[in-house]
Amino acid sequence: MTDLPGIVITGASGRMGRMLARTVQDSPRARLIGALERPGHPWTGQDLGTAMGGAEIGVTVTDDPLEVIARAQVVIDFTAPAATLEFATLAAQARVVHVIGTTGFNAADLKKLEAAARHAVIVRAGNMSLGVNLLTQLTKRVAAALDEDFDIEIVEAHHNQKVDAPSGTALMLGEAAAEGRGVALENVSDRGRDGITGKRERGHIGFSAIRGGDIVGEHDVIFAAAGERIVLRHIATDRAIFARGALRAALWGLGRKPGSYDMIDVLGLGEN
Ligand SMILES: NC(=O)C1=CN([C@@H]2O[C@H](COP(=O)(O)OP(=O)(O)OC[C@H]3O[C@@H](n4cnc5c(N)ncnc54)[C@H](O)[C@@H]3O)[C@@H](O)[C@H]2O)C=CC1
Ligand SMILES: O=C(O)C1=N[C@H](C(=O)O)C[C@H](O)C1
Repeated sequence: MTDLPGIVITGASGRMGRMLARTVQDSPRARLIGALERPGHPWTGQDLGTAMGGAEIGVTVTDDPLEVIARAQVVIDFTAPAATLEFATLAAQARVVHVIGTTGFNAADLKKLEAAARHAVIVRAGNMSLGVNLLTQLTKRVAAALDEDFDIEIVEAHHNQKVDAPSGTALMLGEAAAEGRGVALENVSDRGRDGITGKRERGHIGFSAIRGGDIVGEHDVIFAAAGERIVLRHIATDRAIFARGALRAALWGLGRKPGSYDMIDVLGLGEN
């Protein structure tokens, strides 16, 4: 037995689930105590290490969230909105830290997560990397410095298996730009232009999504004016950056007061 915090990974067979399992296994500061998959998943009942094609690690993949969350100190969750809402309820009941990387929530989902955060620590971010969270701060500053002569457009590119658009990261960047401008994103957001859309509205923030191949995640924030253009760009080439951020959030969340936190809190990037 050890005193290291016990971490459960949800969606263990997924792109992020596998990366998270390796990251936690390699960490001297945490131990992997559980791996969760959806009911009926072929990995259920198998050792996670062997299911991933390696050596046995002594963690059996389960489809019983209640049992595994009750044994954990932290749940790291990169799955899908419906699954994450279920885990948030269980984590709140068990007073377990819930690190949420899942994207694609609607407004009603976010309200439910807020309710769960009254009972347990939730750290949620559409992107857990240091680089993107720094980019949100830069975006806010540039948007605050420029007026509406600069059109703001956010362009994101991801692999062909991604199911939500705009990406969680694009929405974070849009929120940051809107905050810098002192407006509410929901009032100025242009999404999914197609056909005779009319001219671009001054002050709006546009979103475009590219899907193809194995692109890990790329985001441009474009500030375009007459005669000049500023482009802030982040390119992810390895999902390890998200997993490292998630593990950092997990350790940071231990012993905190219940509430909703994000990676700006974890990384200490907020303005004083
Ligand atoms: N915040 C961040 O830094 C990042 C967020 N993401 C987000 O994480 C999520 C997952 O991304 P990927 O790993 O690429 O997807 P994926 O499709 O490869 O993996 C999702 C996994 O969740 C599992 N799952 C679904 N419902 C479940 C349930 N009820 N119980 C247990 N497991 C369940 C699936 O079987 C699958 O194995 C997406 O929303 C994505 O946008 C991805 C990368 C970074
Ligand atoms: O689905 C992904 O892959 C990613 N999702 C996150 C998002 O929606 O922004 C983060 C990253 O870009 C990879």
